[in-house]
Amino acid sequence: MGEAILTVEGLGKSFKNKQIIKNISFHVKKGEIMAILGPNGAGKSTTIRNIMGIMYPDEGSITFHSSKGVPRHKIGYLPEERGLYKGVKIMDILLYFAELKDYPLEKARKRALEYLEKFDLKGKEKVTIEELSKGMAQKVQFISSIIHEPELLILDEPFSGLDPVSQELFKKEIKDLANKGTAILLSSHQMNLVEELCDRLFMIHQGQKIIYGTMDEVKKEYANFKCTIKGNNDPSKLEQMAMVERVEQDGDQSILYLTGDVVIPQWLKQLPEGLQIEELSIDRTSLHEIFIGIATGKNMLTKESELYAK
Ligand SMILES: Nc1ncnc2c1ncn2[C@@H]1O[C@H](COP(=O)(O)OP(=O)(O)OP(=O)(O)O)[C@@H](O)[C@H]1O
Repeated sequence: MGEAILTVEGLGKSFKNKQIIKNISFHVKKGEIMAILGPNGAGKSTTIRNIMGIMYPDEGSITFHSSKGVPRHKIGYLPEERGLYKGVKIMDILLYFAELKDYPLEKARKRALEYLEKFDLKGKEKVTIEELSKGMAQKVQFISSIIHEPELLILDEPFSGLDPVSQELFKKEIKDLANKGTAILLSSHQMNLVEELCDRLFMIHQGQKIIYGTMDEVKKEYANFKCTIKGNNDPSKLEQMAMVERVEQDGDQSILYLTGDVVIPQWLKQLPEGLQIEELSIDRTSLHEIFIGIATGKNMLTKESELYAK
């Protein structure tokens, strides 16, 4: 993975004397997919809108580093508020976006046809946006954000409203773009997709940084072990076992959330006799569970750690 394409340093923004984001610093590197995460209202879109120059920060700096000296208007951007020009044919919309970015029109037309085919919209060039479904329109908007081969691509909630097949299409395309060297900043609430796609993540809570690091670092640091046991066991007894923080019951399956300091081989040796085990598995908690833990302030972040990515 390459050098930084975007650096955000000490970003702060207030609305009507209320601080919305505070001291936000991160960078996005060439060829990486970086996630910006956080609960509703955390400040993700505000951060992105400051990067895009839709609003200006009160504090901090935003720097674009590019071999080609790419100005801000050439960034690929899929905004959270979707919207394309009504009554205009899809090909004309895509060519208009390419023109805005000073991209050669013949090249853009070729790319547009390729992408429409890739996204199952072949033959829809002359159709207008209101004749498309919401998901189809989102595909067109996604194509409009990448038609000009941007070095930096910012995607605010790219998966919202997509069916699973379209989600896979978007996921594959985002991965391919990163493999070709595009730096990608992506905000999403779908933690499973973030976990599969992203190299690093930055999590905001109440306008401030909570976690910043590679996916592996974050999982190692924040994802405790959980043990899933299938069998007919009494959850209140399981709760009394050593190193068990809490137990969740799902039918005949008990999920034992273990404390951060558990040593798994030792813990397995001391399982009580009489425990009914039809199946047993040990995993780390998912990014989804880490996120819920942080957002609800339940059992996460025992130490104030900062995982600065290399
Ligand atoms: N133009 C504005 N004027 C006043 N307050 C604003 C404005 N834009 C955003 N806010 C407030 O800033 C906070 C952060 O909003 P933002 O849209 O950045 O959150 P988000 O993390 O993107 O949330 P979501 O996941 O719901 O999209 C919210 O409390 C919101 O009400």
